[in-house]
Amino acid sequence: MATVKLQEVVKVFGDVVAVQKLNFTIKEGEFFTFLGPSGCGKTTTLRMIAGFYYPTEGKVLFDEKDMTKVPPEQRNTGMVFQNYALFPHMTVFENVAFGLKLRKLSKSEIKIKVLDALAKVRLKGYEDRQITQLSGGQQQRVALARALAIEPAILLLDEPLSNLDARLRDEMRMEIKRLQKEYGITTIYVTHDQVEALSMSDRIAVFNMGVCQQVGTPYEIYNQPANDFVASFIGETNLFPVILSSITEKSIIVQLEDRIITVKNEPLNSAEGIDKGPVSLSIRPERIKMSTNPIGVPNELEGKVELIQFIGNAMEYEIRWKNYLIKALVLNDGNEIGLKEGDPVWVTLNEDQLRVIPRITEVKKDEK
Ligand SMILES: Nc1ncnc2c1ncn2[C@@H]1O[C@H](COP(=O)(O)OP(=O)(O)OP(=O)(O)O)[C@@H](O)[C@H]1O
Repeated sequence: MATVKLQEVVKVFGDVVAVQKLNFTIKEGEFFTFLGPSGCGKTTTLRMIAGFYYPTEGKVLFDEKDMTKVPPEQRNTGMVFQNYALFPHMTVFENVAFGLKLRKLSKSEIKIKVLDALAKVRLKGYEDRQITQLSGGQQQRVALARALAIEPAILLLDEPLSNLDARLRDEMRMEIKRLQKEYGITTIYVTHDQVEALSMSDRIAVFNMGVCQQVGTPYEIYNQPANDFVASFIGETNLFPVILSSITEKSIIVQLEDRIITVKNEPLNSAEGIDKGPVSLSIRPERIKMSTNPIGVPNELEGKVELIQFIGNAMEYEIRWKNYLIKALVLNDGNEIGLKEGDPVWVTLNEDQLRVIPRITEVKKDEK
């Protein structure tokens, strides 16, 4: 087990800045995820930790030891690739034994470690199979066993589930989590799938265009997103570009179109730096309150139901208010609100459910 620290890490390829000034520490035994859209620098960062790339600037430290320019085979990391990178002409046993042979272990030691790793990923009895005789999920398990067999201090996983179908993905998600707990191994996981990131991670680093936007627990990232990119990339949210009017001890006052909206000012509800640039209001669909009649509370908007979708455990509503389509999610508890498409509806943006956050992305066309 080890800690991994990135200090002011920059990676440039020609004139592409793949990552900029990364600074974070991954704790011992932690399940840490790099999450972000395609091309944001997740894989580049993982590869710098594995040693396949060296940073252009900055340092990579394992347990405070400088590993910045140490070659991959001297790092004690195990890596699982998106395409598994198994050797197709070798058996399962030979694949898992590969790293152990390189480390010049004796035959009997290799056998013990390979069989142990295969048992851990529930592939006991598959030793003599050819890789081509395995399903996608089984191949993924072999890749995991191969990475784990060398008993690495750090396990690196690059989108390991993206080639599997939805059911297998769920199953392997649990499997990886189980193994990680069992080994207590520091694990870094790369994905663009927010559900994977939220459900598996102790902490998540959210990347966008080579910049780490936020590091936090899944709960923090979802409930206290640092800016509009994070809010919209993780889960669904309603974003309204607004003008900041004032900040008092108790409230943040913003202007949304011709309305003045009050947001409760509390540490968990307001992000830093909102007085420096453009801001947006963010509210999650499940936090929106709706009523068939005006209630006369603050932050109430009169809209019209444009679309209703039943998704089993909940109803999804799209409500038109000026140029905005507000999304609301109401859990199916057996009590119907009694709204139909085309009905007028009163939407409350409850002041303690709203967040004012820096706006770093461009405003979409159907918003203002
Ligand atoms: N070897 C390379 N040479 C030149 N540019 C590269 C190289 N590797 C990555 N890049 C560029 O660096 C940026 C970050 O790429 P990276 O692969 O790290 O993103 P990613 O977030 O892992 O994306 P994906 O999920 O699609 O793998 C991209 O603009 C990419 O085109």
